[in-house]
Amino acid sequence: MKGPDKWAANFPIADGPRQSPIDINPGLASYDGALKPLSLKYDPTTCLDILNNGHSFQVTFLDDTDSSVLTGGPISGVYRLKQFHFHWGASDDRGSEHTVAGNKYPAELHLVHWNTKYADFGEAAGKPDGLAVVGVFLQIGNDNASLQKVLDAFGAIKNKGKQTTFKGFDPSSLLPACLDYWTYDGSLTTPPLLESVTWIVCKDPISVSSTQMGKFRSLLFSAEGEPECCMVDNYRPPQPLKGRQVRAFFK
Ligand SMILES: CCOC(=O)CCc1ccc(S(N)(=O)=O)cc1
Ligand SMILES: [Zn+2]
Repeated sequence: MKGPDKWAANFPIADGPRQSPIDINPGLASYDGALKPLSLKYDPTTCLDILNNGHSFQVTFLDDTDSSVLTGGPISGVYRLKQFHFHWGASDDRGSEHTVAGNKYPAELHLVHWNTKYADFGEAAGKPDGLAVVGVFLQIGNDNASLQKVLDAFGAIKNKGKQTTFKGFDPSSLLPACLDYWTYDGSLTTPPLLESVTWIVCKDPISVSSTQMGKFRSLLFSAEGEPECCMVDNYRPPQPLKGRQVRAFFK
């Protein structure tokens, strides 16, 4: 498995100045009164399908109109929701990409949006203000009924390359009640590691049960007919801050 420490060979930007994820140190984050509240307006009818892409699973959205958009927060303009996916560990003690004062969560949700000043996701992904990803931590607790709807589709996407229709899901149901956030300039956390992401990391986690975490780990990195390899530990560890400022929306 070509893990994160091998990416620099093919993607030299892996050692760049604004790589993600990072460890967020709340004591060092500076409150910025100019930051706006997050506005996330999602239309469940834009939800298309769910797929196992071999490094995570993702739920993909129709992004040909401004039906499911991110506005406000640290960004200007309108960013359209393209997909959401997760990162998780082989056990509940690890799995998140961002960490908070060195603390790891068992999983992390990424809602990926692209700036509509560009033609499409692919073009936006190459621009310094092209993407905005909202990160939400998952913490072991009660069963998450909304998340369960996603997990119930896993039977059809066990292997790399499998895809199935997935309709009518509202991603807002995966957001914490409080949308306090930290924000910083970063990158994609998997190749091509492009430095085009405004990161918006929610302070409050959502719940996931240990049983539900077990379901995440039932997916496979491997394609049908290949030796089975459980999809676990698909997270990149924190990267050097290199002088970047992390701003807080909240005091
Ligand atoms: C231009 C093609 O680029 C892609 O397909 C990147 C897909 C991609 C989207 C989001 C992320 S994350 N974990 O930083 O939210 C990583 C990779
Ligand atoms: Zn991600």
